[in-house]
Amino acid sequence: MKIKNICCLGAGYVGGPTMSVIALKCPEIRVNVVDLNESRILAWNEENLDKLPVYEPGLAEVVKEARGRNLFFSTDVDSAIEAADMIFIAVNTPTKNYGEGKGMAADLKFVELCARQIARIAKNDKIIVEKSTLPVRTAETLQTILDHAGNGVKFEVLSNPEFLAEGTAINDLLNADRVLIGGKQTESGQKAIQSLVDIYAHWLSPKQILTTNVWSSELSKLTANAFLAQRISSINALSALCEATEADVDEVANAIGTDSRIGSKFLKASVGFGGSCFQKDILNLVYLCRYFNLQEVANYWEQIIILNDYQKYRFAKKIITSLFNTVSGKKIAFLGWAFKKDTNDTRESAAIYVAEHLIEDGAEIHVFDPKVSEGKIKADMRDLWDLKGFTEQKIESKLKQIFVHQLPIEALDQAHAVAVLTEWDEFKTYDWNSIYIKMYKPAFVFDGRNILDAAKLTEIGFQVKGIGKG
Ligand SMILES: NC(=O)C1=CN([C@@H]2O[C@H](COP(=O)(O)OP(=O)(O)OC[C@H]3O[C@@H](n4cnc5c(N)ncnc54)[C@H](O)[C@@H]3O)[C@@H](O)[C@H]2O)C=CC1
Ligand SMILES: O=C(O)[C@H]1O[C@H](OP(=O)(O)OP(=O)(O)OC[C@H]2O[C@@H](n3ccc(=O)[nH]c3=O)[C@H](O)[C@@H]2O)[C@H](O)[C@@H](O)[C@@H]1O
Repeated sequence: MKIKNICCLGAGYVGGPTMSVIALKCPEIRVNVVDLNESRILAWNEENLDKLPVYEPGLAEVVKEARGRNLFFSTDVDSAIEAADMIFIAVNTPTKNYGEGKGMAADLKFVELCARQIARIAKNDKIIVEKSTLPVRTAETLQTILDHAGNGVKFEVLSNPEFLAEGTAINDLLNADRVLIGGKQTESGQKAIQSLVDIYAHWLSPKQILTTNVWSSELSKLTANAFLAQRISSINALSALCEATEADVDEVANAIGTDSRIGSKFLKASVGFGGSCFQKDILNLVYLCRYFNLQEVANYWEQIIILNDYQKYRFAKKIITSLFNTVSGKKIAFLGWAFKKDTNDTRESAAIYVAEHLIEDGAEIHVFDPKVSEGKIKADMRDLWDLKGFTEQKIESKLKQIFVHQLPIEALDQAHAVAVLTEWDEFKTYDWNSIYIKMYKPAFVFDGRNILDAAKLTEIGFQVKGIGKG
């Protein structure tokens, strides 16, 4: 079947960039990206491309070319569903924060709502594509809802998980290592797979397009994230040992990474991984293993999260102990709040948890991030304390310990310590001599990303503590 009209439910970090690239590369296909969130859609339609709701290098250029030509953003979900031959579901699948599976299982209520809406609206056969990250066998649930709640039309469900990383999304989409498409082994299933293969074949080679059965595809997404996060927790675990033994974690990573069986990527020790997916997807995997009574397997994967929490805590604790066992009333400058560089996304950022520990010990946190707004930073802290059940009064009083600055120097002026939480390139270019003069002495730098030149900073007079540096 030749696809002429695509609809994507969910205009977030995945729906927006993936559909923009599909529209760019397939000018003959009309792509409607829809969302219930009106302000998000307004932002996608912003004349000023600096105001798009997602910051991604290269995204504005893609949107500029395709928007209004064959790429459209709207809140009219029903019309977009009705007109589409193929519907991508790219809605959020957060960790459940209530009831059965609370804190572990994926909350599929948004996905289920999409399926019910599609079933209600669809008047002709459609291909439904799971783009969101989902527990293995969700396609079965979707098929059941679609078949039972629908108008007698035929739905073919495919799994097409997304592997892009934020900050490099456009490049990852244009030059994907692979796209993965899972479908039924029936004749209609294979035809549906082929329709989706044809779309990606506009810019990817056949070798880059893998096809599997639905369950392998669904599980491969959780597995890929678990393996990636596992590498980070492994190197972070060793960073603690490096600090105790004067080994240097970057040298160890380099030494093992040159073994082609291990490989060099994803071995950068850090203050801990963040982002909306690693933690939620691993918790989801752990929950699934427990559901299938695979306790040892569940415990194995869960350790990645335990170690990541430990790493964030360890970093905060090092700041407190280095500053003579208290940060009460002290100004700690945070360089970076985003969970990684080149994104404005702060979901599960290590900065949030490090700030929490330090605020608990009485610190004043002064944040500068080139892309994250004051409102977002305060909302992140509010959400965390809200989840912990803090009263409004307590939250308001704790928020008074956090300050957000427009200029880095404002955050750094008269600080007792600097903590690097995000690896933004610009931090490396700062005039650290002038910063040193403006700070309290001894002036501490806690480099949670090992991006600064520690030897140079030490020469200036800073007390420098990196991750995994003895
Ligand atoms: N953020 C990332 O880099 C990646 C995310 N993923 C997965 O993709 C999925 C989406 O993630 P994000 O884009 O980051 O989430 P997001 O939260 O940025 O976007 C999801 C959007 O879906 C909208 N939505 C919810 N229910 C809807 C409905 N019934 N109809 C229309 N719109 C609806 C929400 O308003 C929201 O704007 C998740 O399952 C995530 O695990 C996969 C790979 C990368
Ligand atoms: O499912 C998802 O959402 C996506 O999750 C990750 O992408 P993302 O979270 O955007 O970014 P990563 O580059 O993976 O970084 C995640 C976190 O790990 C940290 N990290 C990464 C690499 C490393 O070596 N060390 C390290 O601490 C980053 O700073 C960041 O906090 C995966 O890399 C994507 O393939 C996947 O599609």
